[in-house]
Amino acid sequence: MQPHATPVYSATKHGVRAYMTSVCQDPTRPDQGIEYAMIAPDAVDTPMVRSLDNNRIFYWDELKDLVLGRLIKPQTIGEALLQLLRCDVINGAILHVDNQGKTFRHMECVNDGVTFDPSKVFSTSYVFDQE
Ligand SMILES: NC(=O)c1ccc[n+]([C@@H]2O[C@H](COP(=O)([O-])OP(=O)(O)OC[C@H]3O[C@@H](n4cnc5c(N)ncnc54)[C@H](O)[C@@H]3O)[C@@H](O)[C@H]2O)c1
Ligand SMILES: CC/C=C\C[C@H](O)/C=C/C=C\C=C\C=C\[C@@H](O)[C@@H](O)C/C=C\CCC(=O)O
Repeated sequence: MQPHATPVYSATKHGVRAYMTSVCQDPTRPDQGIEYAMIAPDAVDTPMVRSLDNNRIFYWDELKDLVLGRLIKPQTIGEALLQLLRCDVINGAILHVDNQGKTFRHMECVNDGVTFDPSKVFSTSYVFDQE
């Protein structure tokens, strides 16, 4: 098994994802006019990330150059959120905000496809340029 830097933290994030994918399939949801979605960013330049050290995550000495070298600006997350909210249908969507080399994003659909139209979401694809 590969070593993992953040096993408990990652487990909590998967819990958030599981919660969203569960509530987004509530059969009474369409009548309530509510949609559920989430943003899953790569490392963002925030106080939490800036305060990481070997006591907070495993293998920080090995990871820090990689992580700190590709931090996403917080305002990019704001832009991503606005893009998400502009989509016609977002229920069940997970918006990835990535910054490996070039910042980009994609969405994945996690629900049963009944209320989610990926063609509409992908038509809003947007390339972020942080430079
Ligand atoms: N920074 C990243 O790289 C990153 C990536 C993916 C997901 N996230 C997630 O995004 C969230 C925010 O992360 P961050 O990096 O901005 O963290 P952060 O620690 O830099 O900021 C968190 C903020 O939340 C506030 N806060 C804490 N408890 C609160 C409460 N009970 N009520 C109101 N405000 C409260 C803190 O005062 C702080 O300002 C976290 O759930 C984190 O796991 C962060
Ligand atoms: C490898 C790091 C890369 C990217 C950042 C990413 O989101 C992962 C962070 C991983 C671990 C963070 C650990 C933080 C630990 C703490 O000391 C603590 O201050 C965090 C406490 C609560 C977090 C609650 C929350 O996520 O909402």
